[in-house]
Amino acid sequence: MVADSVTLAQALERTGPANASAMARAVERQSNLTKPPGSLGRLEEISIKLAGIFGTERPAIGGKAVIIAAGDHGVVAQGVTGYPQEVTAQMVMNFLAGGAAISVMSRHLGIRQVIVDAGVAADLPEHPDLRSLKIDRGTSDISQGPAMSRQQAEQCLEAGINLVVEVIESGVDLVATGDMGIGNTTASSAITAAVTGLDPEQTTGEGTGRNPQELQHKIGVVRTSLRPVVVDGFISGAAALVAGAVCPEARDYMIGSHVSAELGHRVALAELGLSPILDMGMRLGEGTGAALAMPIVEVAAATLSEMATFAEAGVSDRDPEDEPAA
Ligand SMILES: Cc1cc2ncn([C@H]3O[C@H](COP(=O)(O)O)[C@@H](O)[C@H]3O)c2cc1C
Ligand SMILES: O=C(O)c1cccnc1
Repeated sequence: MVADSVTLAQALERTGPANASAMARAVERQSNLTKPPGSLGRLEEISIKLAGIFGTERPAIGGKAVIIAAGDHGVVAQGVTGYPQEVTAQMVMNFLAGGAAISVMSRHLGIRQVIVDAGVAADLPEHPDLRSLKIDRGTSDISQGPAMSRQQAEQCLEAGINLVVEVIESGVDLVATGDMGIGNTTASSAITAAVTGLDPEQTTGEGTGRNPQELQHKIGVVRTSLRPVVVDGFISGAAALVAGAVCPEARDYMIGSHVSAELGHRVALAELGLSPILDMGMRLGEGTGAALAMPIVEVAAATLSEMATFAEAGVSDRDPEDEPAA
């Protein structure tokens, strides 16, 4: 670990709630901008959240990045997914070559791709866009025992936090979380059930599986997995649940980009109190929903920061005397 990296305990201690006075100033500023109140709909709500995150009523979003964590899961031995494990490493190569869905979106939307080896079970080449968390090559099978030790889990969180800090310090204001890992939806279903207390029936969807029998089998594997204490997987919604459970203030800094067609995602968003921006019927992962929502988030900040007020533009505001009776 490098000298100025943060420990998990330090990161938890330093994470405070969003800035309430900046949010109050943003509400006030919104009411003076040249538009009828509320006419920018959810852009206004998002802009106020951003004011709280950035600590100013004029937030500006410059650099954007998607961090795609790739890793493998021992539980794929149970036949819970439609594709072979080697697809994880092959897709990492596809990200690096620019051919994956997230690569195309990132290119068109001005988003930097950062790919992270968070435990891929294969050799990966050196590449400037590929970082390694230097952890084990894949987890153990959660349906047979703990997927990883507590120490390994903490090490992953700490390495992940330090990587995000490094990306932000390189000039990035908005980070999309992405994932790649065959078996990810099984681990995420188990985490979502564990954190929310819901039955696996309500948190387990098809993933890349193809038929109802496969889904029933997968629900059974998730149910079995919940017996040992399990920490596994980084697929975004479930990872956010873990972050929210470890550090409740972290929720203030999350924006729900889209609702996936995958069953457990709605449950995870509800638990986090996040209302998704988009509902596009997507169920891919890789950070694709987050990348697609980024321009909307950027525009929310820009309208709050850059629109003229009624006074600045010389546009007549409505007469406060004309307010309708409550
Ligand atoms: C070619 C391919 C590209 C992908 N990109 C994202 N995923 C998505 O599917 C995987 C999770 O589904 P399951 O839990 O059913 O294995 C993850 O890698 C996720 O990112 C992909 C899956 C495949 C096959
Ligand atoms: O919504 C997701 O993130 C998702 C859904 C299915 C497979 N992989 C990811």
